[in-house]
Amino acid sequence: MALDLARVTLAVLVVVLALRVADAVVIARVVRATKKIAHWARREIILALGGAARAERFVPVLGHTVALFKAVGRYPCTWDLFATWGTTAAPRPARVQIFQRHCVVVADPELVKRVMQTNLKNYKKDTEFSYEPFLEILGTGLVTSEGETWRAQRQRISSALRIEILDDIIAIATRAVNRLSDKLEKVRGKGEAVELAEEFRLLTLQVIAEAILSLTPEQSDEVMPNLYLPIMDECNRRSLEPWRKFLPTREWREHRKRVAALNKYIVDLIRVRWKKRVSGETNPNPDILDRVLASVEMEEYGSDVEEQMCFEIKTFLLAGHETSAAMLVWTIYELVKNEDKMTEAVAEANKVLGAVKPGNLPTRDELAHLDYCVSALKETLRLYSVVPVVTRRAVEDDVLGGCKIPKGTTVIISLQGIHHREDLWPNAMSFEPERFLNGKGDEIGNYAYLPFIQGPRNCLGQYLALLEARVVLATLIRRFKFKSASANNGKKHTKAIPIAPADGMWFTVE
Ligand code: HEM
Repeated sequence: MALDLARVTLAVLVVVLALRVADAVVIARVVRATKKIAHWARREIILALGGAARAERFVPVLGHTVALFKAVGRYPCTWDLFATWGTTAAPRPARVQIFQRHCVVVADPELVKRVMQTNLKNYKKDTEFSYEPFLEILGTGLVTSEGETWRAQRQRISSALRIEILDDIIAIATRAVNRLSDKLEKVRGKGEAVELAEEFRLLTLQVIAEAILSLTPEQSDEVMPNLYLPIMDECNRRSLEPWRKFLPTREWREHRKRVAALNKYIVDLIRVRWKKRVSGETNPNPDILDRVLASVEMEEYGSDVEEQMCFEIKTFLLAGHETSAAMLVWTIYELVKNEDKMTEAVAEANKVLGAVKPGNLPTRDELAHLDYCVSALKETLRLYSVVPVVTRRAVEDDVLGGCKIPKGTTVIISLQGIHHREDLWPNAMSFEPERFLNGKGDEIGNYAYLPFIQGPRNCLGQYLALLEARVVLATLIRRFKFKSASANNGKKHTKAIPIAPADGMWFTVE
């Protein structure tokens, strides 16, 4: 009897305790939800009264979500809508609501300067909003990290990207464009069309993979199309179909396997290099990985460093190839369309590269004379804005263009909007490389030219990208005459970033 009583008492105690715990969990959830609602309401009120006008096409409850969804896969596409909303409201921000997220769109140099430089500490990358589908690649790499992790890695990698590696890029890009030229030679004069967007995608991957990891083109062509590119395709699909991440389909399993295989491939490469470093073996031709590892202390090396380096390498592969490929393909497209500008670019390429002794590589100083070609590349980055928007999140209240921006607001910076503003760029929609001749047009600090953004978080690969691209462009246009082979060549992709051609870019070569 006494035993039964003890059992019953224990059972009652367990039930009471369980109810208490459940209560505590429920209360914690309710508190969290209430806080969220309070923050949401605060943002709503401050934004409504704070001076920023609401962008057109708002509907109650869903805000601008419907307009944005309708724009997917059409013209004007999502990026065009942001540009219109931002420029219509400029110099003030435009208020936009995506699902329940409060956003403002800005397309004004002064406001961008505040977000990216003068009040930088108040704005963090909005990783959850912009980069979530790509986190398996980017992880805590440079593009997505913040605070001390970012600062330490940025310093480490910037010093690895110094002048010497840029000299190597000339050789690497020359080898890559010579391989592409051999391919083009086979179809010269035969009327057979080549898809140049894909060719540039492979070329820029080979260049970045050789620069970072010394991969040969064969290694690159094996690993990248089998592992890296399908991973990227799946990540891109997940940005528009987020449920793909949770559905355990065959594609989902294959994606997981590929991510694991790519990580293993990269970590194995890092380990081999580290072993060489520990044994005192030095690479006479150090690549970016060697240079970064050289700054790692012996006692610092471990699985954390390996994981971080793996993210940095994947970040570089991602950040460094599609953007450069898009810049190249749109530049060739525009030059083919504008015969007089092509003539000017070819004449310059002949003059500069023709003066290089046969068998020698051009130096960086010699390549600096490709002013027209570089201006054409810069103008492409303005006109096509291959990265059309970047986003940030306000971590404290701020004022932008006289409008109150509450903490927690997503700031969508429409680079395309700024690049297409007639008051900043007269004849904005026409391709005019002359805007950038003699170092004009991209003055740092005026925040009107932002393909690589400006401020402390600007693109770390911009010099590498422009150097690689000028070698490729000048070599190709002096050797081949390109002719457009598809009426769809000028159509821009409406979904993915960077902005690439919608149906490829087809040319015949003579
Ligand atoms: C035409 C080519 C390129 C364009 C238009 C471009 C554009 C950009 C833009 C707009 C950002 C800022 C992203 C943001 O703030 O959310 C960025 C950041 C970055 N880019 Fe590029 N990029 C190009 C090429 C490259 C290349 C070749 C590399 C590497 C070799 C590279 C590495 C990076 C890195 C590491 C960051 C992050 C910097 C940081 O947050 O500290 N990019 N790029």
